[in-house]
Amino acid sequence: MITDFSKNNSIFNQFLSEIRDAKVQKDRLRFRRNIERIAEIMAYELSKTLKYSEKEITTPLGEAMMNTCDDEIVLATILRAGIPMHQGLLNYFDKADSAFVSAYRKHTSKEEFEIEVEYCASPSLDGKVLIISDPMLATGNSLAGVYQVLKKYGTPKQIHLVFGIATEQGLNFIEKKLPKSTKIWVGAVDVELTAQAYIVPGLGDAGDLAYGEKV
Ligand SMILES: O=P(O)(O)OC[C@H]1O[C@H](OP(=O)(O)OP(=O)(O)O)[C@H](O)[C@@H]1O
Ligand SMILES: O=c1cc[nH]c(=O)[nH]1
Ligand SMILES: [Mg+2]
Repeated sequence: MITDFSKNNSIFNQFLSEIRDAKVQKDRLRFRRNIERIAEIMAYELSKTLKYSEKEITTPLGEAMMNTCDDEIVLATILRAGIPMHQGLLNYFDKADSAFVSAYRKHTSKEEFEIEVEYCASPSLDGKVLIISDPMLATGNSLAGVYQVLKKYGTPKQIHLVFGIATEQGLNFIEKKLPKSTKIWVGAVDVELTAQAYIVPGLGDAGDLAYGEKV
């Protein structure tokens, strides 16, 4: 199941436009905060798919019956660019555990690279709802590499993937690598990749825009 937020008119598209906009995205604070806002809206929509049960809540004046979430959530993200997206999800799923995985493109030439996963800190994933976020899904290689590592930490009850911008190619690739029940939430789906595997029109390099160019 893929939910594409760009298909509906809402304030979400304003935030997505701003991270794409070559002028607005230069404001690093706004860029990171817009990614957070995108993730917050996605968290809210995703929360409608979780398990809820009725609980008695004691107010200063009486008892209120409220449906609250029973799922245990793990928010996993891919360093570096995933950090603002992770924070946006954590702003809503504030009781969630977190998993951090590093993945970067190790270039063997200008156009060829391999994905290096060097670091992973994760809680057990057994029986949990695992939400993996990344602002960009280009080829899908980083996400696939990260999932291979996370699999060692247990079997989640349900997996959600949350992306700001994805490509058709990346989505087709990861759908073959993850369980069929995986739910995908995406801000927009772009059609092209450059020879260096950058998304067109995309937004550029999300990690560099959020944290500065790396050498
Ligand atoms: O689908 P792929 O082709 O694997 O590309 C997507 C990856 O590229 C970006 O990270 P990047 O490698 O630029 O690292 P960074 O976060 O340190 O900038 C992005 O955040 C994804 O993790
Ligand atoms: O377009 C892209 C592709 C990968 N990573 C990015 O940050 N941007
Ligand atoms: Mg980058």
